[in-house]
Amino acid sequence: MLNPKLIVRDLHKRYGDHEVLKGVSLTAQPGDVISIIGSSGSGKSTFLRCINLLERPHEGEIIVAGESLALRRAKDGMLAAASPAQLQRLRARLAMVFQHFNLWSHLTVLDNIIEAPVQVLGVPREAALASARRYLDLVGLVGVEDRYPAHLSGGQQQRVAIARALAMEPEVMLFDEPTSALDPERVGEVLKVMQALARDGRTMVVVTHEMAFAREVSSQVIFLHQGRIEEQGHPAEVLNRPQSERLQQFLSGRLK
Ligand SMILES: Nc1ncnc2c1ncn2[C@@H]1O[C@H](COP(=O)(O)OP(=O)(O)OP(=O)(O)O)[C@@H](O)[C@H]1O
Repeated sequence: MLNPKLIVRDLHKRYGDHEVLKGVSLTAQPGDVISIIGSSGSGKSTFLRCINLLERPHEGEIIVAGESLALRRAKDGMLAAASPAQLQRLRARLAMVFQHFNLWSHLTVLDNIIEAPVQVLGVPREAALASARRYLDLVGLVGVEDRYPAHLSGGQQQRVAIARALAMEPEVMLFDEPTSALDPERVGEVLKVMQALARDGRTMVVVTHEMAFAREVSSQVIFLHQGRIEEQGHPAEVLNRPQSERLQQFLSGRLK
């Protein structure tokens, strides 16, 4: 039995009186690609953002590569990282790719990629530059090293963001609707890179509306509905033989 890269147990999250996550769990084995699907407002992004504490959950446990995070209860009742250093380390081990890329506009492509490895992980600049070039090659972007994000297409920016996440050498990559902000003709180039990462054995958790990606690339699909897992399993089961009426409605486009 392999050691899971990520275990999330029983996450709960509220905004005011609105309970957005009602006990959501997942286990990612090495090389797993977990697609999280569900209608708008079902809690997908909140779940992903609670895993790396971009949002603070009210309850739950997060275990990364066998190490359980020692979370402390903050005064507002939510769980928080024990220290800024723990939070930084967590974000490096669970590198995230955002819907809107979130590149630093004042930094070149190369500097975007090496910033965190140099500043957070303490990687020597020359070594970080060499790795950055390798990751740029991997996402098919050789030749744009010295450009600024504004001079790249959305698809190129997202591939830089993926290279930036890879440069942290994370245990797990988290993707929050990585193609939703792209022009339709740019979606394929990003999905292709993600597919290559999956083939390479990277462990990934992906919030997505791309059903073809979920079907063809994932090892596991989780269908969230109103903050609960309604169905989960292999894509052939979940997407081809949905059990619940809600999932059937969602897949047929009747539940948005
Ligand atoms: N910062 C916040 N403050 C208050 N409510 C929030 C906040 N963030 C999210 N919510 C609410 O939590 C619920 C879940 O939102 P979330 O963004 O996780 O859903 P989602 O499944 O990712 O939706 P979508 O597919 O539209 O992105 C929604 O009802 C949303 O309005």
